Amino acid sequence: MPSKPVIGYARVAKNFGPVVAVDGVSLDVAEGEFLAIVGGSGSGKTTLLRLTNRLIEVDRGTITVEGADISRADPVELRRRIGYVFQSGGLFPHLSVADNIGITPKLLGIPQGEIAARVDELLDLVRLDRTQHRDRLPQDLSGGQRQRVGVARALAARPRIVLMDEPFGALDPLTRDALGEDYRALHHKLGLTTVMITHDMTEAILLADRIAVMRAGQLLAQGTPAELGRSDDAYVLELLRTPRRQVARLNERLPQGGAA
Ligand SMILES: Nc1ncnc2c1ncn2[C@@H]1O[C@H](COP(=O)(O)OP(=O)(O)OP(=O)(O)O)[C@@H](O)[C@H]1O
Repeated sequence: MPSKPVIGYARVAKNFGPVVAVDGVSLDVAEGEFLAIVGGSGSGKTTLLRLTNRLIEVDRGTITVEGADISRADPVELRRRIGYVFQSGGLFPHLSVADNIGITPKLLGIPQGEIAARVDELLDLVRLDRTQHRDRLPQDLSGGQRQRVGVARALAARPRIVLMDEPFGALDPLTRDALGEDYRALHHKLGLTTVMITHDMTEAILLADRIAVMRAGQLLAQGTPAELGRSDDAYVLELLRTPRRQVARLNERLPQGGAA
């Protein structure tokens, strides 16, 4: 890897009692990279993400963020540098969209007027109409709109790193596709480094520059989609089989170059 990694995992391990959640993971995430972590339920993906911003602490190994060992960082300051998008939005139900997005700037002591302007800028960024949405409660939004607010909130403190835990998983396919594409455009526009968890290899291939595959706490493979295709690991190949099958079936059934 040419430049210093923005996030570096070195032999990272985490147990919960007898459960081995993360088992000796070493992985570098380069500046500006969009990395997807793919793996089945319980493979340790969320644990790895939560270790990164010290929502939980490593048992063994080291994690560096922007070159510094996070065990020596102030967790609150660390979390300001890392935006986090939760699986189901993770919005505060009793707060309006504007207050949800503005919560971190408020905690940072930014004046009210500046926060209001920042909220509007973030609503534009995630393509939600300001006047329509800023005063609504999360319960009055669609799932896709809630996730857009979740992304806006994660970006509120202008982080350079964003971690996303299965952000588009619960959405219908069209919304999911639109949000994924929109987020990828944002990732480029803002020069972010993104780590996204997903169960879905197709989504990972479509959105990410590189993919890391986890199973039973271990990192089985990492690389570009093309590199993964050359893996000799049976599980990795199995994960790639579904998107391959879908492509073949789509090509067979959809008229080439037609309006469909
Ligand atoms: N706080 C906890 N206490 C006890 N066990 C935990 C805790 N958090 C995670 N685990 C266990 O660690 C293992 C890895 O969990 P993790 O949530 O990281 O998996 P995951 O790959 O994100 O799964 P999913 O895709 O279902 O979210 C699982 O066996 C899980 O039950």
